[in-house]
Amino acid sequence: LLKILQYPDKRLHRIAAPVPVVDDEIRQLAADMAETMYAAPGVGLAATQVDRHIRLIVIDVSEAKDRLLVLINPVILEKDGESVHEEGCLSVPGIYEKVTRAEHIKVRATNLAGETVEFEAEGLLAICVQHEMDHLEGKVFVEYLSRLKQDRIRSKLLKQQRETM
Ligand SMILES: O=C(O)C[C@@H](Cc1ccccc1)[C@H](O)SCc1ccccc1
Ligand SMILES: [Zn+2]
Repeated sequence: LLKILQYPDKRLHRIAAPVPVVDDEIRQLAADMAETMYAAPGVGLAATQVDRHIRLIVIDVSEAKDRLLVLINPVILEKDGESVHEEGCLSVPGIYEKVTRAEHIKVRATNLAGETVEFEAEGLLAICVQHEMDHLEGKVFVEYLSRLKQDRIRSKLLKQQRETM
């Protein structure tokens, strides 16, 4: 399993670079990220969170955990509507806060076979894609909260991290 960076680690704020070619190394990283995501458990994981700063995310919002999506160099083509959803993050354990995001999105990405795929999403899948793509831009969902809340979250997690040293 890969180690997931914990907020407020500055490496979470690095901007991920495009993936130039889908090769065996990318396929291995995607497999390792999927295993790490399922074990967490989570419904999404961005390469940034495992300290690999490339534009690769894995997502599985299915009940049966049998619908793995691997998105390489994802781009949101269209956004519409607004929806508020309580979010968590594997890099910010124990924190759940409401975040407003687009309700419906259209996404283009490259898959592990190197093919370009386009799909539309809403509900949890749309939220997850937006949450993961923020990670690739070095953005963590707590940054949508007030300065006061961010400071409280930061000190709470730093205290927890000191205690587990
Ligand atoms: O990027 C991550 O850290 C994984 C996130 C993805 C996510 C956040 C908010 C809303 C949807 C997806 C989560 O920690 S995965 C944990 C989880 C599990 C079920 C429902 C929501 C979040
Ligand atoms: Zn996250």
